[in-house]
Amino acid sequence: MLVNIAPSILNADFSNLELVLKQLETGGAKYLHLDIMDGHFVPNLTFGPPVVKSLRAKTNLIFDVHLMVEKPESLIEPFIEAGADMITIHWESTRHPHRLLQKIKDSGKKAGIALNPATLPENLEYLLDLIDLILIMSVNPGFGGQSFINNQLTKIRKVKSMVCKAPQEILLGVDGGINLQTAPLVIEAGANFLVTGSFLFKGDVIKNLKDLIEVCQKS
Ligand SMILES: O=C(CO)[C@H](O)[C@H](O)COP(=O)(O)O
Repeated sequence: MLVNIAPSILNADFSNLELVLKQLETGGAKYLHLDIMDGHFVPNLTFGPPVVKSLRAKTNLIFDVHLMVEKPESLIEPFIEAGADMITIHWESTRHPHRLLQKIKDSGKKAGIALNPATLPENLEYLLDLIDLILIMSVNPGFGGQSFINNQLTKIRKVKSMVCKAPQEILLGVDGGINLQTAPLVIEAGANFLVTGSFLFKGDVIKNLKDLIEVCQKS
């Protein structure tokens, strides 16, 4: 099974993101996971469309924008204009997930939906035809460096059986606490899209990414 790795820059050195992009490219990344936090949906703040636009000018990595915001409807267009290739909304952040996924798809971009640790996967049943990525949050969203919540392995297995029945390809993502120990566990449960942040940015980024890719290939 091909396993994709989407490095999150949440724990990167923000004073030198151009270098970070180069390190990730050298390490073999294809995706860049961009955590957008508004201080309301989650208790942390990150960055907005202008930063994404600046990064877009420096790399061809696939931009995977993860909206951890209230009122995501107001930010879909700005992030598409800034260069997002994929936009993931949170199921818990809107009364109208179907409408927002449809809006992302109508813009020609890949649409993702994220589930907080306590959210049931059954909520996705009537959205599946609009989804390119399901992102299981294996930590409570808002901060890097948290420990993987083990009971999310059960949810990954449930979602795996749902995506197998879908006519289109749906990536099964996991976000939070992914490292050399947890990656094999989530892959065994069915995940094929791993978001990872603090593991990569402790020490040698290029080596850490290469090590993770190798572990994923062997799993
Ligand atoms: O969405 C996120 C936090 O809300 C991050 O993408 C996630 O936590 C990755 O960081 P780490 O690998 O350090 O857990």
